[in-house]
Amino acid sequence: MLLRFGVVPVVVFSSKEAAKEVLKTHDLDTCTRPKLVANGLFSRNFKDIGFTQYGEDWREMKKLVGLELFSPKKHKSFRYIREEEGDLLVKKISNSAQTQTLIDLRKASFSFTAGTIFRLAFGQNFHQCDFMDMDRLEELVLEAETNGCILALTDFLPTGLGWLVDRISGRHSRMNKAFSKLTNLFQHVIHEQLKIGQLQDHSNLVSAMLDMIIRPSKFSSFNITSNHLIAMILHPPSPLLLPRETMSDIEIQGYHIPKNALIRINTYTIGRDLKCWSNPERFLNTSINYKGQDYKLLPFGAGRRSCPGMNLGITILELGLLNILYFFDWSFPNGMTIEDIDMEENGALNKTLELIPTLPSALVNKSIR
Ligand code: HEM
Repeated sequence: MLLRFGVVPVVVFSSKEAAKEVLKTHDLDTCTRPKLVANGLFSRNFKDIGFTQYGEDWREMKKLVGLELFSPKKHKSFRYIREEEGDLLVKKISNSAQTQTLIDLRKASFSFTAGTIFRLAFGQNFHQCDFMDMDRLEELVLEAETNGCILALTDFLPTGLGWLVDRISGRHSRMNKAFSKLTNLFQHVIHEQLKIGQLQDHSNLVSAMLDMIIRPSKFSSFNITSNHLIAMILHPPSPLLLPRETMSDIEIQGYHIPKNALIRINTYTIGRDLKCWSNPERFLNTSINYKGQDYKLLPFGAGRRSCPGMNLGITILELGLLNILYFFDWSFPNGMTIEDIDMEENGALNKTLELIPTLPSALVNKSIR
């Protein structure tokens, strides 16, 4: 589908064949990111690996995260962090189970995921931070996520008109505020790292990066099955992959796509296409590759700009699900039925699911951990 947003051609691909042509055949022609206003604000002028343009800087960052965050060795060495955060999640739910009170599963999962990633990336235990609590962090992330999805008119009306409307409507200032709150948090974290002098052990990404900046020459009975994972990653918070931009004129599915066009891959629609799936909502007992080799299911994207955090993401998901499903039975609060659950997806991480946990009788008399 070709759309025209102001002066920018935007092409949305919603078939497996087109996705394969973009992400495989023309990966190199389409693997840069457009310079959108929201992404620039969020990434301090496109310094982030996810939003930077394709080129030497991106390659260096990809090498760095591959080495310091996502290598099999690091993955193994971070195991204790994942386990400690998992223990914390189980303890929190156990407390609710004992008193038979509601637990907000969205908040519990956010706390587990954010706590794990915060420690991996920043080397600090978020639960012990005195400058912010988990509810506030969640608010900041949601605010940044919401503003990150906003298309600014400046992106599509470069004559100055878009710039003016973005300022008069308050859109620019809202985006700025949301991202500067996150920036303050990151600055605080960096400051803490410098204060405690935790630079040389490379036990987290920030210390490794700071070390590079300071000494640049040195850097040269229950079984979670793939069905559970697929069910989770089938419902990504965003129905589209991150935007790409064509770096040359290309042809996809017989259509001419000009250089500098904005490309969106609609993985949500492809993942439910009845031409590819007989029953897209149920993947039981199907063995599909969700790691970017099968273009009908692309939760992590594919090609050069695919998700480098895929293995970590899968491990966190697996551990979170395992802790929630193995240790507890779940029931609705009084008067609530399955029909009362709002299953509509709205492209954000802001849906609440409150349930009552119970320890299965086999576990009641055992101390869990
Ligand atoms: C289940 C969890 C996750 C899912 C479903 C997911 C999904 C995605 C998707 C769809 C993309 C865009 C791919 C594209 O545009 O082709 C992406 C990019 C990215 N993801 Fe993930 N992700 C997950 C976990 C993580 C984690 C844990 C990290 C890091 C801690 C991470 C870091 C990144 C980065 C840095 C990029 C940008 C890559 C680039 O532009 O070169 N992701 N992810």
